[in-house]
Amino acid sequence: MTDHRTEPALRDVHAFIAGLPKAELHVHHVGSASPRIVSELAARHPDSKVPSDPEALADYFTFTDFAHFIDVYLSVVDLIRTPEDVRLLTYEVARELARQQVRYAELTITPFSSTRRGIDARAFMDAIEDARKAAEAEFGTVLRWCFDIPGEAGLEAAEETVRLATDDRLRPEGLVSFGLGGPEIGVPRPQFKPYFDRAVAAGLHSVPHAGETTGPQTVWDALVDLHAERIGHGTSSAQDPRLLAHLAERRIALEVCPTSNIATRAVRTLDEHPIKTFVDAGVLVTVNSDDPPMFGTDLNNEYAVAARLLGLDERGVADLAKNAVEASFLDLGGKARISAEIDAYTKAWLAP
Ligand SMILES: Nc1ncnc2c1ncn2[C@@H]1O[C@H](CCC(=O)c2cccc(C(=O)O)c2)[C@@H](O)[C@H]1O
Ligand SMILES: [Zn+2]
Repeated sequence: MTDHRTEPALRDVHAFIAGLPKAELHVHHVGSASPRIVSELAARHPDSKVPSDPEALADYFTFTDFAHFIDVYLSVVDLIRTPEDVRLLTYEVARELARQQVRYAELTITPFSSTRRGIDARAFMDAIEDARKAAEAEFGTVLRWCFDIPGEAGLEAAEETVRLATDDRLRPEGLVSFGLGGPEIGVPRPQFKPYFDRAVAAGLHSVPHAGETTGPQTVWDALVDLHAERIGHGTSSAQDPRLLAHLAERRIALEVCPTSNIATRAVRTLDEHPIKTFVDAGVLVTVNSDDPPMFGTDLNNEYAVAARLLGLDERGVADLAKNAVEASFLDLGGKARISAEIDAYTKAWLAP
C-alpha cells in the first residue's frame, strides 16, 4: 500500500468514507442483527433472555471477555427459529450494508446452529438465497456466503457444516468459502483438517478465524492444516516476524476488525492494536466489522478507526478499500468494476 501518512483532516475523511464504495469480507450473519431486528425477534419469542428494549440491549452487549461474548452471541442465535426469521435477518443485513455503500459482502453464516435448533436445511438454504437475490435486485449489494464451523461444538458440527456446504442438493449458489469460528482456546485448528480438505476439494475457499484469542501458532496451523487463503483477525501474527513475512510474501490477507478486538477484550486498547505493524510489514490488510451492532460499530466506523490508527488520508483509505476488493472471492470482472468505482469516486472527491 502507498504511504499516505500526511496530517489527516479526520472530518473530511469520515465524509469520504461514508460515500466510498466498499467490500466487507468479515461480518457474521447473526452478529449483524441490528437492535431493531433483535427487538423484533425478541418480541416474537418472549421466552428468550435477550432484552427487546434497545437501551437495555446496549448494556446486554457489553462483554467481560471472549467467553461472555460467545454466551451472549448464542442467546441471539436462539432468537432465529424459523426460515422466515432467517430470511428477515439476511435481507435486513443487506439493507444495512447497502446503506454504507457496501457493494459486495461475504457474510459468515453458521448453518449448524440453525439446523441443530430444528430449522430444516433445505428451508434454511432457500431463505438465505431468496434474501440474497432480493437484496441484489433491490439494493444492488452482492452477497456471498462463508459457512463456518462453530469449533467449540466439535467434530459433529464440522461434519454437518461440510455436509451442508458440499452436498449438491443443498449447497447454495452464493456459497464461496468455508470457515471456522468461536473460541480458539482449547479448540486446536489441526483437528478440522479433514473437513477443510473436503471443502477445498469441493471448490470452496478457506477462511478460518485464527490468532484472534490465541498466539501465532494458531495462524500457522490455519495456513498449514486448513489451507487458509485469508485469516479471520490474525491479530497475534504481530508477535511473529517470520509469520508476517510469510503472509506478506504470499499476499494472504488479514481480516482486521479493530473494534471487535476491543469489545471482546482480545486487545486492550485501540492504540495497542497491531494494524500498523501489519501494514508496515507489507501484509495485505483489509478492514471489517465482525458483529457490528454487538460491538456498537459499523464498517464505516471501522474504516475511520483504521484511518486514525494508520494516519491515512482519502487516498490511503481508498487503497484500504481496494485491498478488500483484491482479497475478495469476486471474479476478476467484479473486482475490476468495484476498483474502478473506488477510483472514480476518489478522483471526483479530490477534484479541485
Ligand atoms: N469475533 C468472533 N470470533 C469467533 N467467532 C465469532 C466471532 N463473532 C461471531 N462469531 C461466531 O460465533 C460462532 C460461535 C458459536 C459457538 O461457539 C457454538 C458453540 C457450541 C454450540 C453452538 C451452537 O450453535 O449450538 C455454537 C462462530 O461459529 C462464529 O460464526
Ligand atoms: Zn469473526
